[in-house]
Amino acid sequence: MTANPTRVLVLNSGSSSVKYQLLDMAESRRLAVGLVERIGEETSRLVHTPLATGGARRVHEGPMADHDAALKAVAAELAADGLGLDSPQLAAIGHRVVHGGLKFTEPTVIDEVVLKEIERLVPVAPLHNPANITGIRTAQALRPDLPQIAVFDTAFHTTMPEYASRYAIDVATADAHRIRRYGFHGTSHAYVSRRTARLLGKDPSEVNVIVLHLGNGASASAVAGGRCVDTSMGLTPLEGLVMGTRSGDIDPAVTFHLKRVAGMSADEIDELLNKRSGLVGLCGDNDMREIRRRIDEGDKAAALAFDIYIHRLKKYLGAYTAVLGRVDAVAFTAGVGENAAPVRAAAMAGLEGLGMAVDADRNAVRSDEPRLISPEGARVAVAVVPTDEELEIAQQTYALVTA
Ligand SMILES: Nc1ncnc2c1ncn2[C@@H]1O[C@H](COP(=O)(O)OP(=O)(O)O)[C@@H](O)[C@H]1O
Ligand SMILES: CC(=O)OP(=O)(O)O
Ligand SMILES: [Mg+2]
Repeated sequence: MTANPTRVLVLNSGSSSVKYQLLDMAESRRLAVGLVERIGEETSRLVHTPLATGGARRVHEGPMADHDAALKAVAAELAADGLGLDSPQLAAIGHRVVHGGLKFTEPTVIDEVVLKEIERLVPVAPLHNPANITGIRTAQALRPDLPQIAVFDTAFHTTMPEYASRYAIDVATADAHRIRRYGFHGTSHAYVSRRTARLLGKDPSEVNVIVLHLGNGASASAVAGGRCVDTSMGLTPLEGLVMGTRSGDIDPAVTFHLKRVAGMSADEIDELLNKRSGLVGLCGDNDMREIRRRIDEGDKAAALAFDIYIHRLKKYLGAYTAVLGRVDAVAFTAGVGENAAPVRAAAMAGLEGLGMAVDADRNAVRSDEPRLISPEGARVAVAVVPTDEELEIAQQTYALVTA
C-alpha cells in the first residue's frame, strides 16, 4: 500500500514572475524553491534551488515568452531532481490568486466555474489574474487528476468593516458594479501579523499590528486582534502606497483630466498608472537598491522619488495609528521591507510622538529571521518579519485536501 501523498507545489504567479516552492507537509520541509523573473522579455531568468538533493542552485537565462513557458521550465527543473509533477507523492497544487471578488473568502478547489469567476475579475486585477489563470491551466494540463487549490489575496480583508470597505460614492452605482475596497496581499498580511504576535510572545487576538508589505506591489494594513480592519489597496491593487510602477493614491480627477485634456484613452491611462508610475515614473528605476545607489551618487530625481515613497508610508502609519487607537507593533515585510534598512529608518524618522522609533544598530542587522528593530523598551515594537506567502498557501492547500 502506498502512503498518502504529503507534498504540495505552490505557484505564486505575478505579472512578470513566478515564485514557486515544493514542500513536504508531513515533514515540514521545503524540497525545492525557485523564481522565474522577467517573463515575456528577452532576459528571462530562472533560479532553481533543489533543497532536497542538496544540489547547487541552477540559473537559466534566455527568453521565456509567457507564463505557460515559464511553468513548463519549472516543471522540467523539478523533474531533473526527481521531484517532477508526475510524482505520486504530490497531494495538490496551491495557487496564489490575486482577486477573489466577494465570492471567495476561503481556499477553494478550482473547477471550471471557479476559473470563470477568476476570469470575470480580470478587469479589476489586470496585471495579476491573467497570470494566475495561465498558471492554473498549465498545472491542470500537466496533472489533470490532482486537486488545484486557489488561495486568494483578497480573503484576509473580508473582515473590514463596511465604513472602511465602502467608497463614498453613490451606493446604487457602487453596488451594481461591485465597486468597493477589496484589499490585496492578504495572505502576506495574515501570515506576517500572526508571526509578529508570536515574536512578541503574544496571541494574535491580543495585539494590534500595522503591516507594511513593501515589494514591487506595496500595501499597508491595520490588523486588530488578528482581524484586518483597514488596508491601503482598493478595488484594484493600484490604490494606496507608492509602488515600483504604480502610482498609489491620486486625485481620481487626474484620470478625467488625462482623458479630456491629454486625449488619453482609458487603456492608456490604466497603463500609465499601473506600469509607468510609482518609483519608475518618478525616476526611471523601480528597484530600491538602484534608487539608493543613485541617491548616494547625488541623483536628485532618485532622492525625490524616495522622499515621495517615504512620505506616503508615513501618512498611512499615522492613519492606521488613528484607526487602531493602540498600536502594539509595526511589521516591515516583502522585498523592500525586509532588505532596505534606509527605507525603514526614513519611514520611522520623526514618529517618536507615535511611540515609533528604530534603533540604528538593530536596523542594520541582515537576517532571514523575524527580529525587532525598535529600541529597548519602546512603546511600539517595530519589527522586520519576512513574509512567506508560499508556506501559508501550502498550509491552507494541504488543510483543504486532507480535511
Ligand atoms: N537588498 C535590497 N535592498 C532594497 N530593495 C530590495 C532589496 N532586495 C529586493 N529589494 C526590492 O524588492 C522588490 C521585490 O520585492 P518582492 O516582495 O519580491 O516583490 P514582488 O512579489 O511584488 O515581485 C524589488 O523590486 C526591489 O526593489
Ligand atoms: C496584489 C499585488 O500587488 O501583488 P504583487 O505585489 O505580487 O504585484
Ligand atoms: Mg509579492
